[in-house]
This record gives sequence, C-alpha cells and structure tokens, in this order.
Amino acid sequence: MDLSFDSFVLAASTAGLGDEPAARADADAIEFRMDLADDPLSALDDYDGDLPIIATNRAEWEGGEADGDEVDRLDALVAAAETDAVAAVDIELESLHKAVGVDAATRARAVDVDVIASVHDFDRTPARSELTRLLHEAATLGDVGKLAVTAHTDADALRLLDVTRAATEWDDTVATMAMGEAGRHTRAVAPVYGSKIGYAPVDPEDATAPGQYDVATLRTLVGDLSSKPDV
Ligand SMILES: O=C1C[C@@](O)(C(=O)O)C[C@@H](O)[C@@H]1O
Repeated sequence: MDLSFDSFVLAASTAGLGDEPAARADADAIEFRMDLADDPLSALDDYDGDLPIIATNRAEWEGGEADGDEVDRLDALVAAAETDAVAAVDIELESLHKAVGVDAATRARAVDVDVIASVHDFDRTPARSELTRLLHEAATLGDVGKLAVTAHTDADALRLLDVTRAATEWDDTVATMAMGEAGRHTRAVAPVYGSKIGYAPVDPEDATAPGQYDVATLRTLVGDLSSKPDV
C-alpha cells in the first residue's frame, strides 16, 4: 500500500493489527511494533485492514524488545516489507551504519518500501549540534529521518522543535518527538514545524513510548495547530 511522507502521517502504534478498525477514523497508518507481537509475520499475512503499515522491529539495544540475532531481526523486517500492506520499515540509524542494515534497507527499497531511519535517546535531549547532526544523518540514510529524545525541560523541547524547523527548511524529511512529560506537547507542536510522523496508541494504556497522547487526541491537536493561517 502507498504512504507519502510529503504531508503529516499519524501512525497508530500497536503490538496488534486487530487495532486497525478502531484506528481507522483518526490514523493515516498503523505502526506495527513487531518486537512487541507474538507472531508478527502471520499477523501481517492475515491483515485485511485499510490502513498502510509502518513495520518496526525495535532492537532491545534501542529500547525495544527484539533481543535476538541482528540478521534475524532485520530479515523479519524485510519479510514484513515484502507483504502487501507494508509501506515503510523503521531501521535504527545505528543499524544503517552496518552492512546488515544497509542490506535490509536495499531489500526493502527493492519492493518499493520506504525506510525510516530512527534514533532514540531515552535519557536526555542532546545538545543542538548533536541533534542537528543525528537528524540530518538519519534523513540522508533514510527516506525519513526520525529523532525521538527525552525532554526534561522546556529548553529541551524548544531545542528539538528548532532543529525540526531547520531540518525541514533544508528539505530534509524528518519526524521528531520528545518523550516524557516535559516533551509531551512536542507531539502536537512538532508537525507545525515540519515533523512528518506522529505516533499514538488507540488506547492510552497501550502507549509504546512515554508521553504519547491517544490517537484521537493527537489527531485533534495536530489538526487544530497545523491549520495556521498564511501570513
Ligand atoms: O520511534 C518511535 C517513536 C516512539 O518512540 C514515540 O516516542 O512515539 C514510539 C515508537 O513506537 C516509534 O517506533
């Protein structure tokens, strides 16, 4: 299925594709967290939903639950890419620095699937220069560069938003969000400054990261904030 990151994509993030009917009213896509699912490839084979899928098989060393061999983890992601509904795969920037990650990205692109190159920091929001470097590198190696950091202060959140705006001005396609309470509002505000993907669970109890809004709330917030008048 097709999915364009030219405009904002709201992804309902889930461990179960059975969430799709409930997500359909508010989401543009499903983020399928394969690492949190029991038998993800069978679930993808059985999928008959309307929404295109972003497949993520997050490694344990990047905050996920996939703890096996790197080659197997990325092979499963490529197998997901080869199913009809998957429009994009998420590959950690760290993996894209290695042959096994580059190979997975090449195989995904060979079946017309986009690559989201992602970076996560579950402790802090790095300095501006580091945020800029990471985001540009991710946007260069991926079709979308994604940066999820942890904000502790308003200054952290503002720094991430500013870097998002600058990257978008240079024509990088990026997705950003600050995890945690101090960063929560960035999930609604970053799209105003160019962030192209937001992640939200259908049910807040199923959040896949700290500080997420539920999908209906994020849809409303992004819709209200992004319809700013032209000046
Ligand atoms: O990378 C991201 C962003 C995220 O960590 C968030 O903060 O919303 C949620 C993850 O499921 C997704 O893969």
